[in-house]
Amino acid sequence: MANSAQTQELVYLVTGGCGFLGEHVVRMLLQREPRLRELRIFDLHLGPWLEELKTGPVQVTAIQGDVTQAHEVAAAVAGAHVVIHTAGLVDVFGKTSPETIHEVNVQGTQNVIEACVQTGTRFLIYTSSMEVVGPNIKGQPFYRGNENTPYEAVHRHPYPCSKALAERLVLEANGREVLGGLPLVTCALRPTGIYGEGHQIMKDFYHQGLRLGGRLFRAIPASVEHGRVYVGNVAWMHVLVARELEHRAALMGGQVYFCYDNSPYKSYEDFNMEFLGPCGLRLVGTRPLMPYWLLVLLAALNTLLQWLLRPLLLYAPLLNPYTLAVANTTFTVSTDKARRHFGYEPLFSWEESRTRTIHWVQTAEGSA
Ligand SMILES: NC(=O)C1=CN([C@@H]2O[C@H](COP(=O)(O)OP(=O)(O)OC[C@H]3O[C@@H](n4cnc5c(N)ncnc54)[C@H](O)[C@@H]3O)[C@@H](O)[C@H]2O)C=CC1
Ligand SMILES: CC(C)CCC[C@@H](C)[C@H]1CC[C@H]2[C@@H]3[C@H](O)CC4=CC(=O)CC[C@]4(C)[C@H]3CC[C@]12C
Repeated sequence: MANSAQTQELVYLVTGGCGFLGEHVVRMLLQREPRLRELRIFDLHLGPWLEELKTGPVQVTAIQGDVTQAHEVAAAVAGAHVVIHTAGLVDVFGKTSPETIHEVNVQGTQNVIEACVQTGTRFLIYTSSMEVVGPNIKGQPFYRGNENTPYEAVHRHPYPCSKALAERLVLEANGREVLGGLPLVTCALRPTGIYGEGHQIMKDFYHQGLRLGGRLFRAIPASVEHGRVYVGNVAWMHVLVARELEHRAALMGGQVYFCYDNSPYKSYEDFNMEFLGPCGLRLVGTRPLMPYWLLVLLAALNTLLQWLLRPLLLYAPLLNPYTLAVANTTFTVSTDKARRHFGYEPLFSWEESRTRTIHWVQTAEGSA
């Protein structure tokens, strides 16, 4: 990629660069990739915060575009050395149709791959998800698993199905010849549930707690463990992979890596309380206040209501059979593959990740 570590000669493209993760990747690249000459940010919706980035030494190019439009993607990719493809539809609440989720997540990814091949871009990093593995439809636990842990990865929900298909496309594209004759080098990163500044669901729980008089009610047993990862560390892993992919192409090409850090394993709700507690909320109950069968019933009822109300309004509550199953299934990763392959260490300690997230919840308080 670069002849000298000090020259600014690289062009990067971040798709979905205005999303929750994408913004952190963009900011991290500007802070920690000294060889960057131009940073292209491609997103369906461009954020106003991009303006402040345009005054720095790196040329920041904002491109409003749609990954489902092959020509728009090809135009954005042309001339880029590295593509970080984070754009995607993260919908587990039934807000969008399964067809749209497939179009954006699978066809969009295919468009990114073809654009790399046609224009000669050699390095592609794909933001996949733990959901590619599980939890599966049987709700089997994945306990301290790594990239090689056997697990029956069977899905029905459109989101994990689309991420699994897209990940496979990216991995299969590794080694394809790009314009100019050199091979494409790809890899996929699989974050677990991401938290940190900009995490919309965390904000939703916070506002729900405020509405309930500073309380949240435990729904899931504390014994169900989730592995979560701080957004700054996910962004850092993307930046490191992008940096190392050329020099370690034989080792890293076609590989998947879970995104992990030192955040503690806890239930989804107990983990959220690490941030919402210091913001004044309380989680009521040491055990779930409702029996599980009732939650299952409510989740099914929500699905029915969503379907009935669809012609009139969009009803998309947090609780549905899929989110309940994910929330109620242990899924924790324990791996050092990223450390072994490209020297990844979390950039932010758990204490720092926690402090930053608490600060964000407190300051974002007014913006529901
Ligand atoms: N949030 C999480 O806990 C996790 C997210 N991921 C993956 O990380 C990636 C980023 O997710 P988040 O930042 O959480 O989501 P997000 O919704 O905040 O960001 C996605 C971005 O993609 C853009 N986008 C959507 N459709 C597009 C299209 N057709 N063309 C161009 N841009 C489009 C959106 O405008 C948005 O800015 C996704 O691929 C997601 O599957 C993986 C694991 C966990
Ligand atoms: C009221 C319910 C009982 C609790 C609802 C919590 C759920 C909304 C969330 C519990 C687990 C979350 C998912 C998990 O963190 C893994 C994910 C990975 C992704 O790639 C996308 C997001 C998500 C599916 C995430 C979505 C919200 C939960 C289901």
